[in-house]
Amino acid sequence: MSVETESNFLNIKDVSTAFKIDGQFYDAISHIDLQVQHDEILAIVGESGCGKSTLATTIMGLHDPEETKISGEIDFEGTDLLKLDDDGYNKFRGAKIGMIFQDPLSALNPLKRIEDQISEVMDYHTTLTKAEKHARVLELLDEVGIVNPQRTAHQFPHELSGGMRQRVVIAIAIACKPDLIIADEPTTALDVTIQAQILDVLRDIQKENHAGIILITHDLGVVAETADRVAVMYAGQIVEQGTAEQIFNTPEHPYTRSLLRSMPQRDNEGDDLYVIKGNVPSLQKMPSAGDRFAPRIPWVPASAHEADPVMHEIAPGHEVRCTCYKTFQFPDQKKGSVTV
Ligand SMILES: Nc1ncnc2c1ncn2[C@@H]1O[C@H](COP(=O)(O)OP(=O)(O)OP(=O)(O)O)[C@@H](O)[C@H]1O
Repeated sequence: MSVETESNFLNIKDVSTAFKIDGQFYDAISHIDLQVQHDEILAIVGESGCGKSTLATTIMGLHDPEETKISGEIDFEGTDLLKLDDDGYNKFRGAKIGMIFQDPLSALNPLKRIEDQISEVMDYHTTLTKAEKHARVLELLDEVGIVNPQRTAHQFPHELSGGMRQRVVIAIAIACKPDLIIADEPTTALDVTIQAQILDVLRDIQKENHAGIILITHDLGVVAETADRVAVMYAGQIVEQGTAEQIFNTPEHPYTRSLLRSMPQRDNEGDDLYVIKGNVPSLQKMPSAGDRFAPRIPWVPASAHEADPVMHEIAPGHEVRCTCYKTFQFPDQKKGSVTV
């Protein structure tokens, strides 16, 4: 069902990741199919616990094999990442794949100057001389919008603001010009003005380096501002994906529509926001069949849901899991688009 073209440099095929809990393995993500192209920002959205970070750490090879079972294929520029051992993965991480985490403070070493931390990744992946690395550090700090690169290069993380620290983390992630950048909630810890600046930096980097970016967030405002394509995750599955325009203008899956309705917007300012009843199921309580979102829209009759929902392509590049979208309505509202 998924669109595969030559420009996809990352092809995630039928990937599931299960964690060991009390001696048994439970899927945190199930049968994920996803593609990323150069020059695009793909946002992955969903509530907390839907499996977004598990997908990111699965791509990055950050799971303990004793505690985790991973199946499927992650084809990155012709290499199946899931077949690599630690040494193999280390050649990709930092060089071809950069990662930006939510909390810049824990991503940085408090005892090392910023210059040394950025140089470190080049020590491992490049043969640049000391002088070349120094020049590159200043260039990178400038690229991520640090006003005085010379000064910042000599500082320690605690001397920087949260926004500056996140810029440094981005500089480290892009030091070796990776083709893929995975940014997991990169702006969540920052205030709104700084958030916008960091998103600008990410967009500039994507354009300049022709990178593909996977942006993980629960914030639909960030998605609307930044993403080219969006994959909506619920309970470990992708339930809808499409261009940002498709997802925001013609959302189909009840979960996507519920998320959009629960988001503050210009035309619902002051109104009580829609609340999605219930919770994302825990891994042990994940329904083994049917539409996993069904318990949270109890007014929809069981007959509207598919027994084993698969992705349906409803327009070029726009896919929805389960045909329940065809008849879905909120109890108090007719189906319609949402303006952001
Ligand atoms: N190491 C682990 N062992 C057991 N369960 C885990 C582990 N890591 C995550 N989980 C569970 O897997 C599910 C998905 O978690 P994940 O962190 O990937 O979701 P998320 O969408 O990224 O949420 P958040 O935004 O809160 O990080 C959750 O139910 C979580 O409790």
